[in-house]
Amino acid sequence: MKRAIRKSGDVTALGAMSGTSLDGVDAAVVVTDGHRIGRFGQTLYRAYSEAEQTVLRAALGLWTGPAVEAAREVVEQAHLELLQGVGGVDLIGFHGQTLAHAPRTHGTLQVGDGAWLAEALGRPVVWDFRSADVQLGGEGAPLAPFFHFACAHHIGAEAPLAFLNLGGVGNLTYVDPSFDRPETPGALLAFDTGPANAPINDLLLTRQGLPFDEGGRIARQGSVESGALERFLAEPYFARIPPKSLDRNDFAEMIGMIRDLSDADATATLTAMCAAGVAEGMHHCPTPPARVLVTGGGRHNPVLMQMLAVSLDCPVMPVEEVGLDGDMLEAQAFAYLAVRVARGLPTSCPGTTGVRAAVGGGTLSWPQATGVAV
Ligand SMILES: Nc1ncnc2c1ncn2[C@@H]1O[C@H](COP(=O)(O)OP(=O)(O)OP(=O)(O)O)[C@@H](O)[C@H]1O
Ligand SMILES: CC(=O)N[C@H]1[C@@H]2OC[C@@H](O2)[C@@H](O)[C@@H]1O[C@H](C)C(=O)O
Repeated sequence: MKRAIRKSGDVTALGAMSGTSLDGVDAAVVVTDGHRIGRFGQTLYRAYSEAEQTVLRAALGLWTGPAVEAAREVVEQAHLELLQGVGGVDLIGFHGQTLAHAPRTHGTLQVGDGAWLAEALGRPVVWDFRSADVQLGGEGAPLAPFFHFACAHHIGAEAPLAFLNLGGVGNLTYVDPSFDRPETPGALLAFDTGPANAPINDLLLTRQGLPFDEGGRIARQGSVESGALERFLAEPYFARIPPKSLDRNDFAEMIGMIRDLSDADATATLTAMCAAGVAEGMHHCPTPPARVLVTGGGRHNPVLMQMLAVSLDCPVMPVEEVGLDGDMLEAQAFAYLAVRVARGLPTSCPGTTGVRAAVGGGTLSWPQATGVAV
């Protein structure tokens, strides 16, 4: 039984991502040699039930204990359910669910167990993508930037551009496509911009039992409370030189400032905070990017997109405008990164996570029982 990933040529990988907005698991296939994107394949989605989301929320910010174990089980079962019927895949990239992220002190925690998933699916699984980077002094996040670099080449970009992911947390990648390798100094600069959808979701869940502000309907009816916005922007995080990353609930106390506002004003203010965090982040780019390509659920919010268009000095558009899939970009990123890990290529570098030197994060686990040759 052969237990090795082919050293050259294309690999068909499936990436699975359970993001900080806690809505569900995205999965997507990418055919790649670990450098360029060959083609994109099928995509899948499995929503978490309300009960499952409650279990996940209860474990946020925790590192061990029964709540973490319960969350791990939810994540593993959801992935198994989603992926067990999928065929024709050589390798799986399993991000898991981030429960806690404090790279400078405790580390970073993503549950499920990839060795278990490899066994359950009978396929090799790359997982635990962030630990090696943290151990080498990095932030462990964001990790999508190496994939953004490949996307920039895939779409034929010539001028520097930025990818902006608006999930639960926001993250931005500045890419200079004139470089051939993502780890070359100057090719990439990446960082988390601030809270994105998570505070909006949390507010509306508590106040109205809604999962999110669909179409920006509630924000549109409110006004931004400028005092709260100013105090938010005075947070030292925004002036800090990147790379830098955030935990999902890092700004929870700050965001408490909107506690006394109406639902509409609070939602408008949180939406403006997300856009303002991005605008602050743009000042850190080495040169002004020619365009900002937006991915993640936030691009479906026209109020947020309008705020970005007003506050950034360059065109802002969803990644669909260049033929990419903004609902699946992160899942695709972990398919791509899985192949890089399997081939011993780096997945982060000083410009993306602040790690001391370029590093290939991730553990490759093979199923003991079946073993699949690829
Ligand atoms: N139609 C819509 N209108 C407004 N907001 C939306 C819409 N669709 C999605 N969103 C927002 O986007 C969120 C989902 O975004 P996404 O799937 O990119 O997050 P994630 O991958 O979980 O997060 P992260 O990138 O932080 O890991 C939803 O929870 C919601 O807040
Ligand atoms: C620790 C962690 O899971 N961080 C996530 C989170 O969600 C968005 C932002 O914060 C980003 O840093 C990262 O996710 C994406 C997939 C990344 O690593 O690129």
